[in-house]
Amino acid sequence: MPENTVVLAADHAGYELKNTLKVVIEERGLKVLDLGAHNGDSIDYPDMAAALAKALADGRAYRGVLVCGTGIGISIAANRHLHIRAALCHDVTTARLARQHNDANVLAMGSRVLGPSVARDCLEAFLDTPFEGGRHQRRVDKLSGAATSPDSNR
Ligand SMILES: O=C(CO)[C@H](O)[C@H](O)COP(=O)(O)O
Repeated sequence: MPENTVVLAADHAGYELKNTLKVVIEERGLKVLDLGAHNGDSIDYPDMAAALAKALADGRAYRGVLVCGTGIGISIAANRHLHIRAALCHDVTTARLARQHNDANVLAMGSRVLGPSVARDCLEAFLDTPFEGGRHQRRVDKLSGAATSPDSNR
């Protein structure tokens, strides 16, 4: 898996913010796989989330960023794929905890609810923060059905 590539996808509402975030990622020396939108024409966020999920499943990137108007629809759509843990974040704290506790592999944000500078801060926290593991690993495993014992609850 290319540990240096981040995949981006957005609908029309997220197009501009996605382009802003693309520059931030490139400034950090990482590569970007930009799946679009490539302009402001209206497109459907489930299609963009599915394309991003496929790119991660194919190993073409190690993390993803999704943007729609609120971040809600595109995160719901992404989380229908079992290998995706998409976190809808509105601030640095949620972005940091999404990595520390949830091992989120996708950051979702809403261009109509977040300013570009907060979105940039969220992205940097998402890229910089490691997963803590430990008790959180057991919980993350349960998300994908990897640990199903009713007793494995501590
Ligand atoms: O936020 C979104 C989904 O959660 C979409 O970006 C939003 O619904 C698009 O709306 P419109 O077609 O009116 O631009």
